[in-house]
Amino acid sequence: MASIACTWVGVSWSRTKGGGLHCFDGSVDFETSGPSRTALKLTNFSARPLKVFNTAKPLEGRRIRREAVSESMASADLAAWKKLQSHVGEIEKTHLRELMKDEKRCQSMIKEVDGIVVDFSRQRATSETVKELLALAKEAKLSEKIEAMWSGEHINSTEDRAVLHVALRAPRDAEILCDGKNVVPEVWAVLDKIKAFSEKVRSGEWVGATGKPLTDVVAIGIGGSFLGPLFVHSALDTEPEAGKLAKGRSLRFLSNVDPVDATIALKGLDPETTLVVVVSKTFTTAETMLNARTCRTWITSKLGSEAVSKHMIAVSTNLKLVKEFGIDPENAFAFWDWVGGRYSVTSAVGVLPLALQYGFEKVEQFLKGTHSMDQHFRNTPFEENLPVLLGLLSVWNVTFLGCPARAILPYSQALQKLAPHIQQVSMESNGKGVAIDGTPLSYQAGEIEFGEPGTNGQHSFYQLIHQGRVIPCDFIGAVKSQKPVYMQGEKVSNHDELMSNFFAQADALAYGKSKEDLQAEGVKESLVPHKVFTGNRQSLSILLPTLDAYTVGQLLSLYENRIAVQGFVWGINSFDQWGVELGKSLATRVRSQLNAARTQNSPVEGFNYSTSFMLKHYLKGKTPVKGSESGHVLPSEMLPAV
Ligand SMILES: O=P(O)(O)OC[C@H]1O[C@H](O)[C@H](O)[C@@H](O)[C@@H]1O
Repeated sequence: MASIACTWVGVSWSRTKGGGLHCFDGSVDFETSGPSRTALKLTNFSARPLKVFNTAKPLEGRRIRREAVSESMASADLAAWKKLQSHVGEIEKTHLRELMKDEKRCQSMIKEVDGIVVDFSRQRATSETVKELLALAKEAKLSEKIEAMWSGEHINSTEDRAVLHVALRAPRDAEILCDGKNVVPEVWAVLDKIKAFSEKVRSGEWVGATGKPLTDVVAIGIGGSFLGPLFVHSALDTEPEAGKLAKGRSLRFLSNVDPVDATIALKGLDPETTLVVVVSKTFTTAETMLNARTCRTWITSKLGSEAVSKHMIAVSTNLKLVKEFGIDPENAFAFWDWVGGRYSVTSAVGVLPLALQYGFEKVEQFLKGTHSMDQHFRNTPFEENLPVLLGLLSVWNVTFLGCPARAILPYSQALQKLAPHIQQVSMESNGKGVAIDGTPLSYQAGEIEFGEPGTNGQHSFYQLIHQGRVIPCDFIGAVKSQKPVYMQGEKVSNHDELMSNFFAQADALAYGKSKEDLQAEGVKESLVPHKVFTGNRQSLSILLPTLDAYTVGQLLSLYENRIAVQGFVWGINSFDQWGVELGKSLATRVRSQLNAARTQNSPVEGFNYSTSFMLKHYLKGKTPVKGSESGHVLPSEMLPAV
């Protein structure tokens, strides 16, 4: 008998006379030992989908945790895990040069899904490895966990929340249940509102306080309320069709609480033609709220407080705080607690600023791309399932082959913000030290994500990747450039030049260069060790047909779902982020100290020696606290021209 915490699965049930619960479709049959709504004890529970009909008193959408999911064994105890551990020895005996000779193997490791080609033949894996990884997926109950996510169960157990960002991009007629309610209609109600609002702004129907159209948008937000939208904006900014749609408009982001960032974001803008979007899931994030107040001051100092309703709008799950801030609730765009911050770019968080810049239809293509990959993820057998295969291979690299990092290397300048975005998605999701039941992990989960577009990275950190540490690389390229350039007399087009590196780097890492090769080339003996490339360094290549809104969506979903797969197999909760809290609460103490020291000359106290020393040193430097006549201190660049 297992103790069951709470997950809404959207079923009806009835209490049997004996005080337990009974379901009636014949496929599942369970009873509870108590009538409590929040702590039920279930027996004889099957993992099959629940379809429970109530004959007595309907209790729509009450909470039940799927025992089959919550009771999964610690991953390291699984037989497949142990088999993979012993399989490492086999792989270590084999150089990638050898593996790459087996064309049948390579062929089986190249997959095409909806126009995207993924080649993982340069992973340090044989078909046996893949088979064992798939066995691990089965034993780790990966498909049950994926299904639990899609069925709106509260798989984010430490926050008692469902994880349903996939519902944000589902078509209008889809049905995705959360706590017994289909959430798709509310998703589309917000999307429709965004469409209508963005069209009004773009057409000039919605004007600012002085009657001018709002051509510039500043989106304030941080973390998940910033990185995803910035990534998609950077990817579309140079796309020809999106470029035309954005003509005459600008979209900027303000994230850092450093006033320098606000200065940069507002530089050259006029409040009369600027719309500020405050994006915050909680509407309490200190950085975002201070930046929002700064921008409000920037607007009201020129246009008066009445202007806020025309020039400031919000995206949040906390509509009460939005109203208290002074933003008209009519101009607030909601999302829900079942959308994690780092998974929120397909909610109003990303859709609103992007629709203002590119028009709603363009953003809809992006949503369609994510949905296409989501569907592939949910419905495709694991042997052919890209997020599953890539997720499993990452687990293999991190946990079994001991590679702590992954490099994300897009051979596309338009994907310059992919790595920073995935860095948050992955490191905040999987950077955990305990399993979902709270027990410490006996293995490493999570990975260090970093990256830069090629070819820039080649002239920076690739040295370490080629001859230093082993870092599995994701190479990402596109068949067609957003900006084709070919100049007469040049050997290849500029895009071909770029992509020559994309193809070459993967083989350079896999094959390396041996001592014998160097000797045959006549390299001076003393230099040979320095010039040897060991090779045997794994990578995978993702080739997109082109880089547009749809493929950017596919790529995003590929990474999001791959990262979820990793977390599911590691047996962790990929959807909470308690690790960011401690620093925040300590900053609150420091903030109070700084305020007391600046305003009442209070001495620094209550900190350790080192922090006290540094604080005192910092406080010696004078920062203005007295405002101007208006009571505000804004650097001159941030003062709007009057
Ligand atoms: O959207 P907000 O509530 O302002 O949160 C912004 C960000 O801050 C937090 O510290 C979390 O670590 C992020 O996951 C989140 O995206």
